[in-house]
Amino acid sequence: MTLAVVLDIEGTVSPLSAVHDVLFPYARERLESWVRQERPGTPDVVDGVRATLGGHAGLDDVVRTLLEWHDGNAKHSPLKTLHGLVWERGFLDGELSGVVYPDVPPALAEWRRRGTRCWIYSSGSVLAQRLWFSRSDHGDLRGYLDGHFDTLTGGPKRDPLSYQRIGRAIGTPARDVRFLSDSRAELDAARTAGWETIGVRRPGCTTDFGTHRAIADFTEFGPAREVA
Ligand SMILES: CSCCC(=O)C(=O)COP(=O)(O)O
Ligand SMILES: [Mg+2]
Repeated sequence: MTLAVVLDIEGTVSPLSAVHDVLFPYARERLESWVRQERPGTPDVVDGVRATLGGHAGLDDVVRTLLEWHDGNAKHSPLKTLHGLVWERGFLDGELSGVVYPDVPPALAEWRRRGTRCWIYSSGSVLAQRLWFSRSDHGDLRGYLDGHFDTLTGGPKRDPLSYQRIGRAIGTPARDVRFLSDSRAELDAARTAGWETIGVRRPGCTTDFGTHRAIADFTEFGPAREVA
């Protein structure tokens, strides 16, 4: 039997602060000028926001909406797409880098060694995820990953249908998928889809995981014991 592991990023693989205190301010500072200058990729983002606002909203309304979404930590796909586009420059210039907890790379390596497949499912765009893992503080980790899902390719993270969709895409029966996240709502949705769920309680995490099993870090999710 080949098990599959699906990992959330923020609060699970990586500290919340690395996203909220570094990536988000970087994007906030550049978001408006990026859209107004019609930098690459922005027409699709603007169309995506207009689809929400209804038809012919002006650019001022689009920018204001994106800033409101950003400030409210909304997970809407057009905003997350724009984040990825803005961050790309920072990663390529070496201003930004991915941050992962130190227990993560050894776990990824062990799963890879055993043939356990591993996917990432984050609200961050697939582009942002690839940048994050390719330029991490533990080196290029992409070789340990089988692929990525975001809210465009997977769907909203609190919707059980998203987990069913991802399960079909990775070709793994629900009972064989292990999902690790710091979010109770995400774990509930994954469980509804039949996945086995594991809450990850990193330092500062106050989530009530309810009946979901909880671990402090990936050393407690022993690949040797649980992911054959
Ligand atoms: C490094 S990818 C960007 C992270 C991000 O934008 C985000 O919203 C994190 O969401 P997650 O689903 O990983 O909690
Ligand atoms: Mg999270």
